[in-house]
Amino acid sequence: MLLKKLYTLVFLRTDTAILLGLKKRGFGCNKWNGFGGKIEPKETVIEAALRELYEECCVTVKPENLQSIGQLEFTFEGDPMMMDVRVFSATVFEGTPIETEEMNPKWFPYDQIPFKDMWLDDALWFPYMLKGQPFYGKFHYQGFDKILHYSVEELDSMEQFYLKHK
Ligand SMILES: CNc1ncnc2c1ncn2[C@@H]1O[C@H](COP(=O)(O)OP(=O)(O)OP(=O)(O)O)[C@@H](O)[C@H]1O
Repeated sequence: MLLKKLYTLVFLRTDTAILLGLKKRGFGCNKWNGFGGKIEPKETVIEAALRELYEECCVTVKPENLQSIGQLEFTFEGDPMMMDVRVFSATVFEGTPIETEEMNPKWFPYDQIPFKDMWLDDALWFPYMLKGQPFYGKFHYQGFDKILHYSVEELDSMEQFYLKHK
């Protein structure tokens, strides 16, 4: 049986750049990524996404300014746990990103995204996110540096997707 754990992943964007954070500890340490983490009991996905964003770079976003843009599923050879990652983006936010115990934030112009220092899967689904195209990606890893197989599907809308995948 496949067990599943929910995670959030939030990207702040401007017209010219995307905010990434260099993870300083734990899973994905030393990789650039969006801001997010595990959803705590009794929290909604949106609450978790906003809490993690604030904890990791001290920026606040109003729930209505968080756009659901993708769904990612990660499995790892030999591990029964599936990571179910809800991806969001926001262009309206308050505060200036600052370094925290978990993340060191930095704005990257869209043509300078540091894919070689990110999860391998990122390069495969970022293009959808960057053009605002809702997507559903599945990736099966062997270890953390090799993708054995994957798929990325374009969706009409995240709302419709979640209605069908309750
Ligand atoms: C395998 N390919 C992947 N590609 C892109 N992003 C990935 C990812 N795998 C995990 N992620 C993201 O990495 C964060 C981990 O969060 P993680 O540190 O485990 O959670 P949390 O902050 O709750 O941890 P603490 O227990 O407080 O340290 C979380 O945003 C999650 O969506």
